[in-house]
Amino acid sequence: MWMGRAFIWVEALAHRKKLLMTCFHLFFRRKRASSATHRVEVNEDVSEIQDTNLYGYKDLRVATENFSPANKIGQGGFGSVYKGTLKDGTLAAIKVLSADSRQGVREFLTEINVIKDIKHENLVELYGCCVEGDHRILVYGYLENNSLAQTLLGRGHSSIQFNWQTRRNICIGVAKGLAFLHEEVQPHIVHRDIKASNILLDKDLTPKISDFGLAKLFPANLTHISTRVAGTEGYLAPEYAIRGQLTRKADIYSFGVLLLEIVSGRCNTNRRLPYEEQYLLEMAWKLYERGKLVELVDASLNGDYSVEEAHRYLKIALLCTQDMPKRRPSMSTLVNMLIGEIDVNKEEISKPGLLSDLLGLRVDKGEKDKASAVSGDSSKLDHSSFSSGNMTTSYATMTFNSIFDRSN
Ligand SMILES: Nc1ncnc2c1ncn2[C@@H]1O[C@H](COP(=O)(O)OP(=O)(O)OP(=O)(O)O)[C@@H](O)[C@H]1O
Repeated sequence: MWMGRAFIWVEALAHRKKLLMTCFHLFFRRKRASSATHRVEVNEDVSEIQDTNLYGYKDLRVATENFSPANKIGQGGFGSVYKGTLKDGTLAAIKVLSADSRQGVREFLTEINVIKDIKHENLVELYGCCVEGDHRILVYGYLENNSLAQTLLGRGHSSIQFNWQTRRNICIGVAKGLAFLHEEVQPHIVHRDIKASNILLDKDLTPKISDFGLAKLFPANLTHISTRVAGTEGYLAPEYAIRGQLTRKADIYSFGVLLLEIVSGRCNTNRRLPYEEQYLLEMAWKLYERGKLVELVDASLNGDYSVEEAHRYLKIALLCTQDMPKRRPSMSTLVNMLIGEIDVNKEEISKPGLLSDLLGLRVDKGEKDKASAVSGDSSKLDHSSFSSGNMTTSYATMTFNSIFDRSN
């Protein structure tokens, strides 16, 4: 009787897994511009580029020594990034939209239109672009110290020492950049892809938010906009991923995940770790409930940090990632919390919103063990295959339809 019930339970779980996987296959798709659509868009949209510094293709070819592989400094969804020296001797990062870019011409235009007129110490500077023939290239100020993903989270591939003071400055700098976008620029801008690989560091390790290809301009009279969901797994606010309803609070959720990464020195998801440690945000919440949040601080700091401050930063991260968007503080409030002008201890912190919880993708460890024992086959209920679905590249930007709302 017990065996029978357990068998039905396992079957039901397996069925639910199949259904959910089908949902992901149907709705979760990378936006991949085919060469054909790419060309049509190019011709239609170039006229939208106005008041922008235009570079000649030949000049950029000279600047990068014919786009020499030796000058290639990065590769993203948009295409290759080269270091180059412009005619006047200025160093630049030159991003070449590749023909099969999954991000495409729409994002090229968004990037230009969103940041061409804004300047802030914590935002990358767009010098201009090139739109000759089929070439679509963005030219930015060159930042010497790469991204947070490659340095702080790059598993020892960087010689930069991220002491506590540096981490603190990075958190405050990113918060100020976002507060500027959210609250000072008119119309407000929601970035939609705040993550470690989009935080670049200059020679003094000042952080600069980059990659505005997914950004949305947000007229002041709107409470939210319904849009196709885009962003990066691990940083996506659940309510946005599920309903496609975008507010500034989606960026604030991503910022909270980034804060956790900066303080702990690890990526938000690491499926090679023991089960309990794979998801940073979940782990933070469990430690918080046990009054041990400070255990999350990066051990490589060797205790050389203010415990009070690090603890505060972790609590701020939890405030940013709360389930109810309304409970997440605004970016200007967060800046004041980070610099210590607003007391965080008075704030009540509720459970973080986890996309996996909302979709019912997570199988509790106890349930998993029980099911494995019954079925004798742990792979059938493998947690990682539940939670990752067909999202194979955890840190790449994705554009996909939300699960229930397919409006644009
Ligand atoms: N202004 C810059 N200065 C110096 N290096 C840069 C600059 N912009 C980009 N890079 C380098 O190029 C890499 C790729 O950047 P890009 O924004 O194209 O992709 P990504 O953010 O890493 O990935 P995705 O496109 O999936 O979001 C960066 O990680 C960084 O190393």
